Amino acid sequence: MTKPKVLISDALSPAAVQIFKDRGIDVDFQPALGKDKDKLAEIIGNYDGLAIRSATKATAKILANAKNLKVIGRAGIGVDNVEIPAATARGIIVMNTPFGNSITTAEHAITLMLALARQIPQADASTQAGKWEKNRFMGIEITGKTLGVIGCGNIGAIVADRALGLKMKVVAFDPFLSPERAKDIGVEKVDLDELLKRADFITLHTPLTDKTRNILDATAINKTKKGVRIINCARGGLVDEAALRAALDSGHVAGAAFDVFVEEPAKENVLFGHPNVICTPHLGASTTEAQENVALQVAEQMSDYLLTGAISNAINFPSITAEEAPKLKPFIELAEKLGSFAGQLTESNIAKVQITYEGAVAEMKVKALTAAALSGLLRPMLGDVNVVSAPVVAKERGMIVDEVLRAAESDYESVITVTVTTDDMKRSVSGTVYADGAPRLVNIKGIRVDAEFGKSMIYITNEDKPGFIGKFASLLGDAKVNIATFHLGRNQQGGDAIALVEVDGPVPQEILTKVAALPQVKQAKALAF
Ligand SMILES: NC(=O)C1=CN([C@@H]2O[C@H](COP(=O)(O)OP(=O)(O)OC[C@H]3O[C@@H](n4cnc5c(N)ncnc54)[C@H](O)[C@@H]3O)[C@@H](O)[C@H]2O)C=CC1
Ligand SMILES: O=C(O)C(=O)COP(=O)(O)O
Repeated sequence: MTKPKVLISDALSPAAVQIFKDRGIDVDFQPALGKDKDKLAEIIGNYDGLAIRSATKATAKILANAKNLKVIGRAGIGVDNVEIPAATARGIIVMNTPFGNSITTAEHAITLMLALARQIPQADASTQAGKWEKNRFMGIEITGKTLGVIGCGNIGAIVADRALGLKMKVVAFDPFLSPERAKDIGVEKVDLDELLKRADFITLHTPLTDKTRNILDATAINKTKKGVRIINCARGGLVDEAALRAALDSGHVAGAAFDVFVEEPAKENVLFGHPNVICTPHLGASTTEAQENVALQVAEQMSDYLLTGAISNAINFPSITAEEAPKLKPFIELAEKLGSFAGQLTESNIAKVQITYEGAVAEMKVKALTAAALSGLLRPMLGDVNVVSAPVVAKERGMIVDEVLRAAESDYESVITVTVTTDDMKRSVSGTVYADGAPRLVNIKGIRVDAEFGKSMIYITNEDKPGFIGKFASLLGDAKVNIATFHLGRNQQGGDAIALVEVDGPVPQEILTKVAALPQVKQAKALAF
């Protein structure tokens, strides 16, 4: 295996460089490159992995050049700077480090809240300017005040915990927060209007999505208590900046502390210059500890994937541990080949695909196996589909995908069956993995076989009548097509039969036409694996 190559295009801790090197991966550390999108687009094709923070924008345009890219690792939490659908469509795994900087970011939110309450930056500037304005900076006490947390996930919950320690009351709006969890972390779960009405401070901790964009717009800000203070350490765009500025100007909002902005880097912003606004340049995650955490973690995760196939914290693929990866690998190959077998035989719209996992394989990560089966199935029809993109493509096409898990019902320890239902037929194909790790076909349309997946094969369905084999073999012999292996099966004497023949080299179309014209033959197809 050639050494994988990783590009670090953001200011990650150098700890990441060392991990990649120690794991035997070539690494280019270009911390400022993320800001130069043309240069990034020019060189991205050389790399198997890309490690980033928030300055690199992994857009569809850049990813179009990422011919070898297998993984994007975000040393941090938010992945809104990565076009996930574009990465998924190219089969690129996108992973983040969901916990490495959460404490640090929560601490930044608390810091900003306290700085707002006591106007620390303004008082500092005034004092150092020699003004000694003791009467100008009257603060407010935190104790007993209500903090409204919008988005109570990892960071929101840590913020709530610290705020409770400061003797605040915490109300939280988060539609996905269970009442049990709310009770556990000591917050009162409320709806957004209630939060807006009651909070003395509001802090945001949701990702930026279509639902959360402008969650604090002019209407929401109007519903807040007069004198509210707002902190945003999550994402620019959660608060309508112009509406907030207007509410600050009118005095309805007493202060705002922002770490993140609609446009970053924020060189200009409508909030800048207001006396009650405190800004930091997206420093939420910027502590030595957090940066070391996320850099080490992302480098390990990316190395694991590039070297062993283990996947953790991927946004667009199920997790696979380092122990699971080698066991799963032959079954991924089997699932993909079974899907491919069915896909190559299918000529009309697939309405439904059922994947049945029987025996030991049912205990494995079947989501990954299903993704592999779907990629095999769709590739003959759609070309550029892979394990990462296939589930999305299947969904987009309205295909029903069913997974069935059950105990072993046959002589094999593990069997995967792919059943495809099209508008006019239903077809099943089953396979297993032998002890040597090789995938085998064990059943086609209910007929038992025992065949390997050859590179080039002819699949024939015929009536079980004498004379077929001789005629078929001489047709191939006359055309100088060498038969490598030959497998036959039938459902009953004189009933439906199949032949699966591996040949050396591709199968010429005219041979297939002649085979299809033999009296007993119903169908003859060339298959390639
Ligand atoms: N300023 C900075 O440097 C940093 C910012 N962040 C940002 O902080 C945010 C939160 O991170 P985590 O807590 O780790 O994420 P998380 O996924 O643990 O929590 C997000 C919470 O938001 C909730 N949520 C989703 N949609 C919502 C909606 N419409 N209304 C209310 N709540 C909603 C979810 O249910 C979840 O509980 C992310 O956007 C992340 O990018 C994270 C790290 C550093
Ligand atoms: O982890 C996150 O979501 C962050 O926003 C941190 O961003 P950064 O890595 O400091 O550019």
